[in-house]
Amino acid sequence: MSREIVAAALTAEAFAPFGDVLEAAGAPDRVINQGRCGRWHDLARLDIADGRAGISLFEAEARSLPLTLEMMERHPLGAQAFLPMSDDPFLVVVAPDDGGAPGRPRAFLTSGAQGVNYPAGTWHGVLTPLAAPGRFAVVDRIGAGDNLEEHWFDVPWVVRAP
Ligand SMILES: NC(=O)N[C@@H](O)C(=O)O
Ligand code: NI
Repeated sequence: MSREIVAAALTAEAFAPFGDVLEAAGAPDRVINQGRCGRWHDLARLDIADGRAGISLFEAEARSLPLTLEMMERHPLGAQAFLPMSDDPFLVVVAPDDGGAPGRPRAFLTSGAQGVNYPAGTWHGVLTPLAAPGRFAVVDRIGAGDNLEEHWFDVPWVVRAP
């Protein structure tokens, strides 16, 4: 079996089995602030166990494709959402759970105007910008306990551009 994955354009439909896509798509759900602001409402559910949701800022090193994917991780106690602070596309890699390990990964390229939310327990690659400065607002669980499970592949995957 090939250990190569070809990235696809991120869409809410394709990503639905894994999590939520956050984007201001179509007409806003609500118009607020005296008609001067559109609100795309409640786009993602933040399931947080035994703790609270917090907002942090990440600045991650930019990577390039093809990318060697050696590890995936998941957070059993809470969701994790990544909201870009630039309009650069970034790489999103997710996988189904296969008996406690990631199954075949799926790779997506964001449009530059999309964020993602991984529900608790979703296997994902770590934050992977494709352009500097790689700055993101990250909403995830703040709390005690071990909320990080890593899986290192015996044989890495290679993620390629479409
Ligand atoms: N470790 C951390 O805060 N970030 C990772 O969870 C990640 O998904 O990038
Ligand atoms: Ni994570």
